[in-house]
Amino acid sequence: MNQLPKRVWHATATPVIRRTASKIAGSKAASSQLLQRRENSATATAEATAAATADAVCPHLGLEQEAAATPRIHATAEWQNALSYQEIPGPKPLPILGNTWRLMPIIGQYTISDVAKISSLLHDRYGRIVRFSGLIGRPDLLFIYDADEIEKCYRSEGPTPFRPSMPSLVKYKSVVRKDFFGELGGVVGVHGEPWRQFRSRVQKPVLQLSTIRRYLQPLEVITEDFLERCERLLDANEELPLDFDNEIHKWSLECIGRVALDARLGCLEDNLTPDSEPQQIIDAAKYALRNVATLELKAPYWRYFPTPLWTRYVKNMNFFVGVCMKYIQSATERLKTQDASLRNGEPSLLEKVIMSEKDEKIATIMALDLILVGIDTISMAVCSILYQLATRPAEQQKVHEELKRLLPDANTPLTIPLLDQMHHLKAFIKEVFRMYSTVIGNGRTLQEDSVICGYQVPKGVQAVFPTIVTGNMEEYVTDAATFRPERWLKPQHGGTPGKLHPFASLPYGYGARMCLGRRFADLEMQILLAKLLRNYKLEYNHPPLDYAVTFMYAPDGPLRFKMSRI
Ligand code: HEM
Repeated sequence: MNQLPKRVWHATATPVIRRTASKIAGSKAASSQLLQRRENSATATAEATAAATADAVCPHLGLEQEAAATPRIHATAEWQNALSYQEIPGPKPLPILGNTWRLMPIIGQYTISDVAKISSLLHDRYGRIVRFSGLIGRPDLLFIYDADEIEKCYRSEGPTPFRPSMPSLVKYKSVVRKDFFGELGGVVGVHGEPWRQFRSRVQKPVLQLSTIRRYLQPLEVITEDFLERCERLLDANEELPLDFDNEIHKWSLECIGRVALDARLGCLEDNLTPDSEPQQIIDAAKYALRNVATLELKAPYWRYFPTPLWTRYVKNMNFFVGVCMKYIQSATERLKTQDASLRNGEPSLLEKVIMSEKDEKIATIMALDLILVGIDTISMAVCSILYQLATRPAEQQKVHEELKRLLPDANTPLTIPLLDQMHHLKAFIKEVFRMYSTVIGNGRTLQEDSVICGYQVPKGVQAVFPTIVTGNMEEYVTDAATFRPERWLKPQHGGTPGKLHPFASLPYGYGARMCLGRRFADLEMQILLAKLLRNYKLEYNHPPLDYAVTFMYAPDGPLRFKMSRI
C-alpha cells in the first residue's frame, strides 16, 4: 500500500527558544555576540523582505508597500528572545545558483512530481521548520511542520489573508488581460481589499445551503450519465480504460459547467471530435492546470520573456475566458427574456449573482475562478479516493452496507437528509484526504513580522503548511500510519477515540480564504460515491501505484479499475 512512512517528531531540531539575554550577559564577549546576532538578524530580515516584496505585492492592490516603520512585535520579549531568521535550518543555497537548481532536471535532486516527498524529506532532515531560500524570482519558502504554529499563523492572519498562489494566473489577470479584468481580479491570485470585496460579493450565493441543495438533482443526473458511460467503456474483463482519469476529468468538468455556467457542456458524450467545443474545453483545462506546476515551480523564465509554455498558457486562458463569456451572456439573455413571474424555485448560482450584482463581468470572473480551481482539484481527489476504495475492499464493503441501509431501493433519488446520514462514506473521504491530501499544502505570505517556532520571521516570507506531512504525524494523529476512517466518526456512529489535531489535516484550508468551492466539492464527491458504491463493486487487480504531484497529489498511473454491478 502507498502509505507515507511513519514520521518521527524532531524535538532535537527545535531551537532553544528561550535563550535569554541574561544567560549570556555575564561576559563582554557574550554581549557583543548578542549585538552581532541582532545585527545579523536585522540584515537578514531586510534581505528576506526585499526578496519577498516582488512576489508579495498584489498587482490588483495598486498600492505601494507601506513605508517601513518598526513593527510592534520587535519590542516584545518573544521577538527579542527568538533566534534570527538566518538561523532557520534548511538546504543551503549555492552562490549565484541559489536553490532553484535543486528543482532542475538531471542536476537537481528534486523533481516536481516528488514535491510531496521533498516536503517530507525536508522535515525528516531539518525538523519542524525549514527555510528554502535562494529560489530564482521568488521569495523564501518556509515549511512549517508544527500544527500548533500553523494554527497560530492561520488565527492571526487578519481579514485579508494572502495566499501566494499561481503567479502565472496573477500575471495573466493583472498584466496580459488587464483590459478585461481591470480592478475586478476575482479571488484566485488576488489579495488585500480587492480580494475581500470580490469574495464578499460572491461568497454568500456560492456557499448558501439553498444553492447547494438546488444542485443536488442536476449533479445526480450528470453522475448517472457518467456511470452509464463508464459501463459502455468497460472491456471484456469489466475493466475501465487506461485513461480512466481522463473520464473522471470530463465528469468534473461537466459538473463545474453546470454549476458555474448554468449549462451542460457535453463533455460526457461519446465520440467527441477533436474540434468539438467540449473536447477543446477538456484539452484546455488539462493543459492549463497540468503546466502550472512546471511554470511555477521550475525556474520561472516566463516572468521575464514569453517562453513557448507561457504563450500556450495564455492562449488556453484566453480560450477559457471566451467560453465563460459565451455561456454567461446566454444566461443573462435568458434572464432578460424570461417572464419573471414564470420563474419558480431557487434561482441558479449564476442567476443569483447576475441579479444581485447587475454585472455580467462579476459572474464571468467568478465562473472563471471556479472552473480554474474546481476541475483538477476534484478530479484528482476522486482518482485518489477511488483508488483507495478499490484497494481496500473491507472499507469499501462498510460504505456499501451503509448505502444499502439508507437506499434499500438503488434507484431512490438522493436527498440532502440522506447524504447527511452517510457517515462512513464521508469519513472515508476525510481519511483519504488526511493520508493522501490532494492539495499537498497550503500557504500564506506573512503580512507581519512574526515569531514562528522560536525564530524571527520577516513579513513577505511565504509560509508553507504541508498538510500531507502534518496529517501523517504521530504527534498529531493517533496511529497515523493506519488508514482508519472511524477516527472521524462520532462514538454513536462507531467512531474510535484518539488524537486528531484540528490543524494537522486541513484539505480545504482555513479561515476567510478557505476553499470557496468546498460545499460543491463535498456534494459532487458524495453523489458520485453514493451512486457508484450502491450499485457497483470496484477492484484494482494490477501492481500498486505510487502517488505523485502533477499539480495535485494523486496516484500516478492508469486507473484500470474493474467495475462490476452488485
Ligand atoms: C476536493 C476538492 C478540492 C480541494 C481539496 C480544494 C482545496 C482548496 C484549498 C486548500 C484552497 C486554499 C484555501 C486557503 O487558502 O485557505 C482552495 C481555494 C479555492 N477553491 Fe478549492 N478545493 C477543492 C475543490 C474546489 C472546487 C470544486 C471549487 C469550485 C467549485 C473550488 C474553488 C476554490 C476557490 C475559488 C478557491 C480560492 C478561494 C479564495 O482565495 O478566496 N475548489 N481550495
